[in-house]
Amino acid sequence: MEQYEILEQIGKGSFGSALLVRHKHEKKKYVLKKIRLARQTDRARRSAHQEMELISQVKNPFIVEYKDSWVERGCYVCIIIGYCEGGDMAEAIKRANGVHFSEEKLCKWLVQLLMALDYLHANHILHRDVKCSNIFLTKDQDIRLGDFGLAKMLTSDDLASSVVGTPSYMCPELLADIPYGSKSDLWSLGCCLYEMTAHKPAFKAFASELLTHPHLQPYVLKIHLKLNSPRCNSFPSRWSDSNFVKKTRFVEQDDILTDIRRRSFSNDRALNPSVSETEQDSCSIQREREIPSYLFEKFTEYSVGIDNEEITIDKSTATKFPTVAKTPRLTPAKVSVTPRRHITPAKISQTAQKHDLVSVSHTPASQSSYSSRRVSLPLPTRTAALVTPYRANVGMLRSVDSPDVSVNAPRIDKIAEFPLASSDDPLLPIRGTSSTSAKCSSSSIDSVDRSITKDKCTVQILDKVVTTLNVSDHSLGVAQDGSEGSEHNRAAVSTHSSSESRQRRFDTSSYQQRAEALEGLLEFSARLLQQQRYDELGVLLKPFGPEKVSPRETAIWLAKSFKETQA
Ligand SMILES: Nc1ncnc2c1ncn2[C@@H]1O[C@H](COP(=O)(O)OP(=O)(O)OP(=O)(O)O)[C@@H](O)[C@H]1O
Repeated sequence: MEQYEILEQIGKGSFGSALLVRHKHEKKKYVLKKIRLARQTDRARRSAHQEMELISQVKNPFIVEYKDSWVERGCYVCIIIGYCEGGDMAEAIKRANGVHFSEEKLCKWLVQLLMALDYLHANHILHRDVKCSNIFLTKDQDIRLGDFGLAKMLTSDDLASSVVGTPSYMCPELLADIPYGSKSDLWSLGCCLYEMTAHKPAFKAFASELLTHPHLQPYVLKIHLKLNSPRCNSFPSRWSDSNFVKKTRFVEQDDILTDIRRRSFSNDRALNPSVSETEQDSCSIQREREIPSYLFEKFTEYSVGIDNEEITIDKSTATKFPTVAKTPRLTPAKVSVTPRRHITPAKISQTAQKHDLVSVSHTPASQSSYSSRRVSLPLPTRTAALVTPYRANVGMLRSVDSPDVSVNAPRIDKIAEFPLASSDDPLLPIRGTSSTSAKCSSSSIDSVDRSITKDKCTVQILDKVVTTLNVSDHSLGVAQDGSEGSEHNRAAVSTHSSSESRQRRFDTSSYQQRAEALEGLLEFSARLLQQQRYDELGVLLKPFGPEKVSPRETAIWLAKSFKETQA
């Protein structure tokens, strides 16, 4: 330490202070990072030592230079690193005050950062906290990647699993607590590059806010129209008022598999016989590919009972959105809806209020009237971008509380908690215990039965998943009371399943069937992983049912029930 003179304190990090020092002989400035061990948690202490060890081994032109390190009086870790006169990138962005960096500069920085990461990864080091405030600049505006406090040395090609980092820059797998590798650093780098280019964080707002962006509104509307088109309509021709209200109600329950089940067991053909099998299937598949599942669900819920609709659009609005202008009728009047079924206006307005659905108006028709209806869509305008078809969905998304730190962290979990359907959904009574709900299930069996999607693979896999859940319920004793309800539930589940399983009643004492069920769950998870459908995977694996049973617990229950069966 005596070789250095302290010039000033330049910062205070979460683990200690950063001092600007000058090497007495070299006359060169360095930064002394002084981390007080006594005040740190064990983890922070480990982190300090780790930073010291790691950075001492690292040597790359685009990584902050390591000079020296020592432990002072047993209570400070001191690390001398190269001083970057340009400060950190977060400061540089602030200083730029909205004036964007040139493309040339950005590309140079990107390449330098990539080289830094490439070097680390080639040496089996994950940085794990790549963010703008850890990217430093020299006086020549060259990159120096720094702050190895959270870096991790991987001994082999293994994947890390502890959750560390800064939420806004964290990749989905980290946030979802799934093992991650070097790609996570690249994700963070992508976030940094976005921030360096746009001068705003890549993820700051809620994902739902993105969907209200004026630029996206024509596309939002287009999807909405497509979903409501008669060809792709999948809504029941008969639907009781209570069902309608139930479906449009904001239900504070998560039913994770309802989403999966709905898409694979969607009842298009049965519910809309005028559409051919092929059409139906292609519609379902198309929908599935085009929009995120949760949006599909939300749109569907809002569109319940709406088909053959006439959509009238304000001309002035339509001209602003070319895709909208293609719709058949343009009138200056506000759009209105004449629902086919009788819908109690009071209930509707209550629902609309709940979802911030501002300009929807439903005109009740006679109860069994099948006259054409006009759908009232809250159309987008530049001034009222939030009053869009999306608003209704967004309202729901908004109602999910989410910390301000990052959109990523809460989204993964919260998507799983979206009210995809009520837990007593007649199509798949996963946890139904009452005979009422069971009867409900039973009554819908017929229609469901005819609607198995053609995607056989999905059906088979889902069949196993459904069966797995049934096993879980069974081993938990949820549907084991032998009541009529339980019977109905089981019957319903088997009826939803493939024709094969419809003939084969699920035998809870069958070791093989249980194993198959678990295998099915794993297969399905793997498939989602392969297709990078992470959000759905998160939904599948994270909370298991309203009580939020973790996959681990589920696995334990399954294992236990295996044992019990064997004993
Ligand atoms: N090598 C360096 N050259 C120039 N400034 C630096 C250097 N290292 C750190 N700083 C500055 O010192 C301050 C403290 O940095 P430090 O890395 O200790 O903590 P932090 O990045 O602010 O927080 P955290 O510990 O949570 O990462 C920051 O303003 C940072 O820009």
